[in-house]
Amino acid sequence: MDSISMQTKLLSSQPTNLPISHKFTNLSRIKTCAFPVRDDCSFKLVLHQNYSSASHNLIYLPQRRRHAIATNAHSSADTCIIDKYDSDQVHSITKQERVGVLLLNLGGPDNLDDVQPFLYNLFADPDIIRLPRLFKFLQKPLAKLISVLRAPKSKEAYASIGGGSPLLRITNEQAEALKKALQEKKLHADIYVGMRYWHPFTEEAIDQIKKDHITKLVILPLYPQFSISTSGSSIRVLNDIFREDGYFEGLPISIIESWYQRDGYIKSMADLIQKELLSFPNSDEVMIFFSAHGVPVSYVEEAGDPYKVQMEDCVSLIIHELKSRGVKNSHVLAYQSRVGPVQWLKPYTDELIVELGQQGVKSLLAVPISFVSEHIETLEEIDMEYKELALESGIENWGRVPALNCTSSFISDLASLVIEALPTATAVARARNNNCNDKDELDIMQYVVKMLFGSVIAFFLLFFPRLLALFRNSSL
Ligand SMILES: C=CC1=C(C)c2cc3[nH]c(cc4nc(cc5[nH]c(cc1n2)c(C)c5CCC(=O)O)C(CCC(=O)O)=C4C)c(C)c3C=C
Ligand SMILES: [Fe+2]
Repeated sequence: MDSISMQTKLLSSQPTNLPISHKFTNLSRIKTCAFPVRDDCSFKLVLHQNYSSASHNLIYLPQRRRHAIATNAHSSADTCIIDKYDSDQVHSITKQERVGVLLLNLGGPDNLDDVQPFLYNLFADPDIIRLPRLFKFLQKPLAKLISVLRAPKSKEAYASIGGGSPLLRITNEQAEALKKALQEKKLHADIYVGMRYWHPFTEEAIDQIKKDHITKLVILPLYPQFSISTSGSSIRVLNDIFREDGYFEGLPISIIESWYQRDGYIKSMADLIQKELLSFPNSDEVMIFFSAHGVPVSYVEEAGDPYKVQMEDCVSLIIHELKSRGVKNSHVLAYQSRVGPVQWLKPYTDELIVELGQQGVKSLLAVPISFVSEHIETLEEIDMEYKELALESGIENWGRVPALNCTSSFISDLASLVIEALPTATAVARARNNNCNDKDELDIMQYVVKMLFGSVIAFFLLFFPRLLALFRNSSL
């Protein structure tokens, strides 16, 4: 049986009535329809190891084939698996094409004046504050309100790490290092950085890609695990651009949605952990404390975000790698940086630190796991807030694994990932706008009902200060 028909068989043998989050457990995935678009939109891209809120066309593969997926390719109209990394293919690409790699990231304020407008952009994102359709028109006023309320606390945090986010500087360094690593692997590519909430915005990167006449594009989010709130949000923005802009019609594009299970990433993380453990006086007794950025529980349980499953899988792959090197320390996974009044993924990092201190744990090594560069949540939240909390809670030895930043084994693996993605780049067909526009569905009655409900909600938000205080004081 060839691999395509084997996949099709696997697909048809999967239960279809499970919630998406259940279907994803312990499975590696490839699918072709990248975007959370409606079935009637004629839009197709090839993606790797991924998820989207459109649940059709999913191909499931058994766990043991996980690494084969990332390294090889057969393709048909609907599926594409990479079968081998062919350096001749890279050669022919360098001669005939102009390859672009778009790195997606969150972005951060360059200085303290940028903090409130940056927060506004973040909270105005419907993938960050997910309002029911009926209340969508409240998105911007709410974003304004929350960003103004939150800005003083955020400014204080950014002030404590030098007055701005280091994210753009580090992402630019990663882009430069990736370009060099690709050159070493005989691929010349132009690298672009597209931030979601601050300069250079994704839209700016896309303008540059057009000016440079890129003929093949690989899209690589700098988040190892997929979440609706991170990679998902940036991909949605791109989806909107691709749908509207004729330049992208027919342009071969490959989107890599998540890549946490790659050997190069897992081994690089294990190297950093192993090295940091040695800085403790009693390295065998240190508990490895993985701390991931949280998301609201509703993302996972209602919207089918695979983030939690991928995070748990990622941690077990790193632990497996450490064990194979004889490192047998105990470990935990917790979630940090919650915002607002809703339930977030548990256990919460701050609560677990206190609990472990009470249980008599004496040495903790914090491992930031959801992001590959230093940022406010490593430099301020972990290094300052959580360290202080740990020491107050009876932890005597505290350490933190640095972010991967430009670690050469990691960057080299990202370069391989880009090269492996090239054969899967597929032309984009433009959507038929007539079926995809939500505005068409509004009628005047719906509008009146929305305004009424919206006013009631706005009233509650404005006149219940405790609700707003939760945004102002929560731990991010
Ligand atoms: C995988 C990483 C991240 C997830 C998931 C994520 C979800 C998420 N974040 C917020 C709210 C805020 N995030 C903020 C900054 C921020 N968040 C991430 C990563 C993830 N966010 C990064 C890399 C950064 C930027 C850090 C920097 O160095 O500038 C902020 C602003 C910071 C502040 O102190 O206020 C907010 C707010 C939500 C609500 C969310 C999921 C719904
Ligand atoms: Fe965040």
